[in-house]
Amino acid sequence: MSGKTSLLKVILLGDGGVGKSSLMNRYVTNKFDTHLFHTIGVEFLNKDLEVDGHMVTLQIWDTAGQERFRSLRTPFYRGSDCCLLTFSVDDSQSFLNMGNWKKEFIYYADVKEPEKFPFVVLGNKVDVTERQVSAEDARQWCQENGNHPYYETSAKDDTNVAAAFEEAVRRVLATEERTEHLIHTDTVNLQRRPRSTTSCCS
Ligand SMILES: Nc1nc2c(ncn2[C@@H]2O[C@H](COP(=O)(O)OP(=O)(O)OP(=O)(O)O)[C@@H](O)[C@H]2O)c(=O)[nH]1
Repeated sequence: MSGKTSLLKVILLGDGGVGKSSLMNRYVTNKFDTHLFHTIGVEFLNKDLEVDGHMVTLQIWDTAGQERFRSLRTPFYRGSDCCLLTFSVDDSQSFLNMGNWKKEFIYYADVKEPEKFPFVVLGNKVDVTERQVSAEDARQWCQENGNHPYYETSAKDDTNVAAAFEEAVRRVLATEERTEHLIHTDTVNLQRRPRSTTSCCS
């Protein structure tokens, strides 16, 4: 273990209602709420974890998926280290919109080399009985659109949620060019970004 902590920003994008807030809440607080309100703007939570011997403070940004909140969420894309593209397996339209979410992120985050940027794809709500999107179709999309890792998750049942976030961390750490940008200090330098485990802008 290096003894140093890196602050990583990951952002959840995807259509309204696919379960972005639920995934963040399940991962950070281990709670699930069946009556969540739509997110307005963005919210974030921090979680400390260790991945392959690296100490990481993961700053998870949850965005509003509804189109009417576009101008409230896009200013927060910049500075993201990884983007979690999320759809719901019981909503084929949310799957079809994935390409648009990726484009929106690349544009507003001003990603210079999209082919090198770490994306992870989450097919959420795998606990449902009536799927509209198969795992096979999702994997194929991931393969054809940048070879992104794919995780089938359920925020409700806590299936693969931690695995997906840990994969995001691994992808960031594995990106060679990230190394020089990581904040390596003995304590986390939170001055660059908001400090507390709290929500904002909603
Ligand atoms: N069955 C099931 N329902 C889920 C799951 N995750 C979220 N939900 C439900 O789906 C609804 C929407 O969840 P949210 O987490 O608010 O979705 P969101 O993507 O954050 O939505 P926006 O804030 O509008 O962008 C809520 O009623 C959740 O309880 C899941 O894994 N399985």
